[in-house]
Amino acid sequence: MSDNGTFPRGGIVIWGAGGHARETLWLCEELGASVLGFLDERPEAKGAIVEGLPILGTLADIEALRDEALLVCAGVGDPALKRRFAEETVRAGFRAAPPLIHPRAAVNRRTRIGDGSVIFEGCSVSGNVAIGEHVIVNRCASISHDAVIEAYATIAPGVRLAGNVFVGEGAYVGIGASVREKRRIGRWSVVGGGAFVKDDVPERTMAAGVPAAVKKRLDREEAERPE
Ligand SMILES: CC(=O)SCCNC(=O)CCNC(=O)[C@H](O)C(C)(C)COP(=O)(O)OP(=O)(O)OC[C@H]1O[C@@H](n2cnc3c(N)ncnc32)[C@H](O)[C@@H]1OP(=O)(O)O
Repeated sequence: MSDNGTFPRGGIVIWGAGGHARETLWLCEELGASVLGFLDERPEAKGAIVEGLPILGTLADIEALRDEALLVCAGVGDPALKRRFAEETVRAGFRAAPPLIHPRAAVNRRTRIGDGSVIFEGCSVSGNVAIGEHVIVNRCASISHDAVIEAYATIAPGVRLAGNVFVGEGAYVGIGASVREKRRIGRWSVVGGGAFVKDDVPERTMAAGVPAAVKKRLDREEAERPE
């Protein structure tokens, strides 16, 4: 949103055309923001219609829209893919959209949210929270006071972060997981769905279970993540 509370001029283009991209379209509709279409790297996808809107192709296919399109890289859930899309977006001279915050999300006005991030319906984001760029906070997640969520992280539906939790760059917190106060989820780590995190999770590590235990090291940022 701009400072005066209105959505800026220009249409939104959403990276991705799968389930999460369609949910992002829905979010834009709820905000009254116009969406021009989707981007998809698969050449065969270009021209297909998704929920009534076209797959426009890749960045090269929308060069003419450079000055009017605002891009949402968080149309995909995989943090590594989001980062790659964001880097390509900047390199190609496009701008990221301002944060998209669902009208039925409760977000404390003292919270800072970076461009390209999306906050879905039913979320509660408390005070003095810092959310970086291209972060997804999916439906009904609860983010308590003083949390820090770095760029490209994905917070799945129903996650609960207690106060002063740190979620590092590119981390993925799976559906319904809970993290106790002051714990740190390391950069590019994954927390399994339904986990209760009572101890810090190191960087590039997958932890799961109740209480969460380290399951494996993640040597690649590109580790497969759910859509
Ligand atoms: C709108 C939407 O749809 S948003 C999408 C929401 N979806 C999610 O959040 C999904 C979350 N994903 C998960 O929980 C996945 O299981 C992941 C990403 C944590 C792990 O996936 P993988 O890397 O394929 O894990 P893998 O199958 O190698 O499991 C490794 C070990 O962890 C265990 N494990 C995996 N996930 C979990 C979990 N959530 N809870 C407990 N144990 C788990 C496995 O049983 C296995 O244990 P073992 O070594 O004793 O056999």
